[in-house]
Amino acid sequence: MNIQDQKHLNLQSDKSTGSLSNQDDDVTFIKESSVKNLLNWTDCVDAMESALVAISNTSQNSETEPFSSQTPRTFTFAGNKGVLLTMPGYASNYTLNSVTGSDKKHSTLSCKLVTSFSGNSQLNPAIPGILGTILLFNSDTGKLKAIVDGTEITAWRTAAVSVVATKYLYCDLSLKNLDGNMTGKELAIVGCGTQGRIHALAMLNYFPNVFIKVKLWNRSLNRAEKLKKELNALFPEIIIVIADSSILCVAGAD
Ligand SMILES: NC(=O)C1=CN([C@@H]2O[C@H](COP(=O)(O)OP(=O)(O)OC[C@H]3O[C@@H](n4cnc5c(N)ncnc54)[C@H](OP(=O)(O)O)[C@@H]3O)[C@@H](O)[C@H]2O)C=CC1
Ligand SMILES: O=C([O-])C1=[NH+]CCC1
Repeated sequence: MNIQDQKHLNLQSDKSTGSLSNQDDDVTFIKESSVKNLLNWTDCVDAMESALVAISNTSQNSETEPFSSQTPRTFTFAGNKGVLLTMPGYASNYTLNSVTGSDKKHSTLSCKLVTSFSGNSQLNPAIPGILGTILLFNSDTGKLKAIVDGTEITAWRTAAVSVVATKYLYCDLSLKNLDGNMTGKELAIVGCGTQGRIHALAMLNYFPNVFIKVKLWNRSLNRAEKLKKELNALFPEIIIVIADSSILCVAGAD
């Protein structure tokens, strides 16, 4: 957000938290570096689990049960350079294990704005192709409460949903019906861009001591090598290898 925008919203900077707040209107801006400091996999997966429960309830107006309302996203094309997506959503009566007093019910009214510009990877320095901003509203009055950088949240959210799916569709089955052993597993990551990287981090952080080996494949080798280096530093006990093809990458993986 530039200086003019800050003045327009009458925002004041709090250098210690990296947030900007409007004392009159109580609008908070949370920038990307602050978002990165706040995110952790336990809370993020927990939030996605609650969101999926709310989404799966078809009731549109319960006083007590979780439910959600989501209209289809809109696509506004910027010629052939990229696209702006709007993603409004409302989730009601959901609980979060990560918040003290976990039976407390929360409601969130928000709209995420996402841009997708494929040329961003060619910039010097490169920036992510997919950028996000989240507007959070007071769900009783509709008044804007916060503007949150949504790029990192979007990346984490996507991987966290994969973790929820893995937890219920793979781990539960594996423990109950298959070998009952959640160690010695092999993880395959096909594509080492933003999503490949964050999926590797999500799986390895959320399921500690489960994986002994990670196989990576990416169309261009340098991105696979970069991720291998990062994972080696973070998880020295896990064997990280680069596969010669996507087929070899998934062969034998769990
Ligand atoms: N980033 C996000 O937060 C989210 C992304 N998504 C979706 O996930 C997908 C990946 O996005 P993201 O990770 O951000 O993108 P990135 O640009 O960071 O990564 C793209 C990946 O796809 C590979 N790739 C692209 N074209 C080809 C091709 N023709 N053949 C083989 N590999 C190819 C790239 O390889 P190379 O390195 O060689 O170019 C790279 O591994 C997209 O469909 C996106 O819409 C969905 C939700 C959120
Ligand atoms: O759902 C989402 O946030 C996105 N889908 C494609 C790019 C970002």
